[in-house]
Amino acid sequence: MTIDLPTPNHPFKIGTRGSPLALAQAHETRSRLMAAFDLPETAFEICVIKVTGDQILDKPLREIDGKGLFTREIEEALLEGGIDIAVHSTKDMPVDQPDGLMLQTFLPREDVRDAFVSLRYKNLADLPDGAVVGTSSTRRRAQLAARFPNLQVVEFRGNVQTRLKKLADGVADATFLATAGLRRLGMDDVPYSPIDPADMLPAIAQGAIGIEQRIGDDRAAHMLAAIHHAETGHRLAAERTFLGALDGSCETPIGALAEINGDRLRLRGEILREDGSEVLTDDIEGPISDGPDMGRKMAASLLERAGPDFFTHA
Ligand SMILES: NCc1[nH]cc(CCC(=O)O)c1CC(=O)O
Repeated sequence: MTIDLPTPNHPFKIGTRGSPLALAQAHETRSRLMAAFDLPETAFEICVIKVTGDQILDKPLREIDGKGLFTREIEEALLEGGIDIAVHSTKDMPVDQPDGLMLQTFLPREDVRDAFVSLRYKNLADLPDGAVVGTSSTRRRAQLAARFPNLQVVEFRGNVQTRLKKLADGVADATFLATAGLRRLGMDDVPYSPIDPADMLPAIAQGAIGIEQRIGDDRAAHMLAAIHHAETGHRLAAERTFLGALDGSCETPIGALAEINGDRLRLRGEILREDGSEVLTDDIEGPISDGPDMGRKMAASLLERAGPDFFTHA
């Protein structure tokens, strides 16, 4: 079977949201495809697609009917053939894709850690009792309540600039972002320090760019196979199977991190009550190819320890 590579007259269309981080991730994807197939930039078109989630900035996302808020319009364009692939932060993606689509290509993972961002303090441990930290993530909120109960948590949304402005205005003493986002945006002037995963276990798939494609599109499959990063794929397979088996979304207080050392995979996972009153953690190791199995087993064992109603609001 011969595959016709894209040309400037028939460019390969890369779909993305329009946020600065999303655009940086689409550009990284394009660069890797250009290098892998020795193609010019003009053989690609970056297609920015407006999504509902980007238009609602004044409410915590969990208060909006959240399903597909950042992906629906992009997946529709992909299914209709308006774009050839869609580039995402895998962290924001459900474990299962709509009929006709799949998400199985991952680029080399960036720093997985959460970042502590503050104009006054160097890291979490430096914050005085009663200090105010801002976050909109239920995971970060629960982890802070569990491990740093001396802090006060307030709701905080918005992009990096908005959050820094809020810090400068004294709305909070510190906030949290994914280190990967700061690095991909080249935000070297933002005062941040990465947090040890032992203090704040990252979100599933944090720091990993994922690329979605139509099932049966041979050209997209051929092109994406050339840029897939196998190690990242194994790590995400373990983490995302864990998430799927917990039936969790990005709005449930769940953290997990798979790491590979030689031929071994270590999987850490935790589930929390929303108010941080209970944290259940697990830490296991096995052969790399057992990752999904380890994810499933870990989820089952944590759910058994949790009992019913663990995730329901207090
Ligand atoms: N939920 C928003 C989101 N989705 C992906 C990233 C950062 C990049 C990544 O983790 O891949 C962020 C922002 C953040 O958590 O600070």
